[in-house]
Amino acid sequence: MALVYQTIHRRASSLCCRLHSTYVAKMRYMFELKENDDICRQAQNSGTFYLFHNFSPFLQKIRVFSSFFFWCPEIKKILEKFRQNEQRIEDSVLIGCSGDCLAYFALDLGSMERSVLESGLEGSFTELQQAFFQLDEKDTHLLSSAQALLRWHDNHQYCSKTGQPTKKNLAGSKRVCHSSGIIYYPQMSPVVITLLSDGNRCLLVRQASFPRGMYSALAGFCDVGETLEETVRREVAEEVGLEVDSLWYSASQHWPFPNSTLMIACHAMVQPQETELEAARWFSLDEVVEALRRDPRSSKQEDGTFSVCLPPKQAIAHQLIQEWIKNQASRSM
Ligand SMILES: NC(=O)C1=CN([C@@H]2O[C@H](COP(=O)(O)OP(=O)(O)OC[C@H]3O[C@@H](n4cnc5c(N)ncnc54)[C@H](O)[C@@H]3O)[C@@H](O)[C@H]2O)C=CC1
Ligand SMILES: [Mg+2]
Repeated sequence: MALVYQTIHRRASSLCCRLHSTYVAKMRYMFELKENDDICRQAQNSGTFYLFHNFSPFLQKIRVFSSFFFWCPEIKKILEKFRQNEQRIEDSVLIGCSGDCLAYFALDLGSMERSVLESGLEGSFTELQQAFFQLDEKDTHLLSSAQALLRWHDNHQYCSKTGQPTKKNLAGSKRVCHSSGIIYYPQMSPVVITLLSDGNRCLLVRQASFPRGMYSALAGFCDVGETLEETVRREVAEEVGLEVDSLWYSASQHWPFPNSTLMIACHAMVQPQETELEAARWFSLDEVVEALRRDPRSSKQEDGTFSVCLPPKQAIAHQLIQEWIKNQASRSM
């Protein structure tokens, strides 16, 4: 069945993708879908759907978790089977599209009985946090942005000024309050995450919510009106009482836990430090290299204590630590 739908879809979208490079065509098509409900409705008919139940994605597990999507006619059949109105398809939100402009949507069936749905669909609705580190990169990205967008819609059903219901556009790229005309756009909170170095060592911190033994780079939410540089300087001062000499940007990442944040990763330098800190620990290159080799799931030692472990590769803190190791190695050459 999948092949038939793909063929129909290819004919419909081939014109849009033939005219431009794949990336440009894809982005322009996504923009059109967000702006035009009629085009978005057509895209839903030929598109694929990722199902959620109260923000838990529908996954299949063979050895590890993987995502699973349904074509529109399959979704219609599911809705019919469970006596739901076909119109529920319009509750879905646009989450991306393929290189040949096949649109992807996410639909939360939270109001339906979870176990009944699962037994009919041969998979399970699994908490994203539970599956996150087993999913491949594409699935992680797609499902975490889908979850963030579904959650945002769920939390913004009413206008905060008039108290009237807001209505989403078909793609779910905005919600409008028709009594005041206010348009709400999905938001995420910017967070800076900084790997601090004193030249020879890097500073890692623990949070109560981390697994035992886990240390990571220092993170903090941006305050209104701050630049990224100001946030880095303030957070370092607040959390470990040090003054930053210099800093530079590395990369960014969308992080879905516990709520949607944009993690902006930076390196920062402070003067060489003599004293130890209470809230954080300085780590030498050897210590960091050794901790990186350790599996966070088996950091418990025989005497019951936990050896130091570091965030897994999916967390941007991991990338900052890898970059620091590389910089240290090139400095010593
Ligand atoms: N992907 C990664 O590698 C890592 C991600 N993180 C994430 O970074 C985020 C921020 O780190 P924290 O040290 O907790 O930040 P933080 O140091 O700013 O402290 C959190 C506190 O900031 C306040 N706050 C200000 N604006 C907020 C907002 N928009 N949302 C929630 N709280 C706000 C609250 O009082 C909250 O208790 C966390 O959500 C955490 O999951 C943290 C470390 C590694
Ligand atoms: Mg913090």
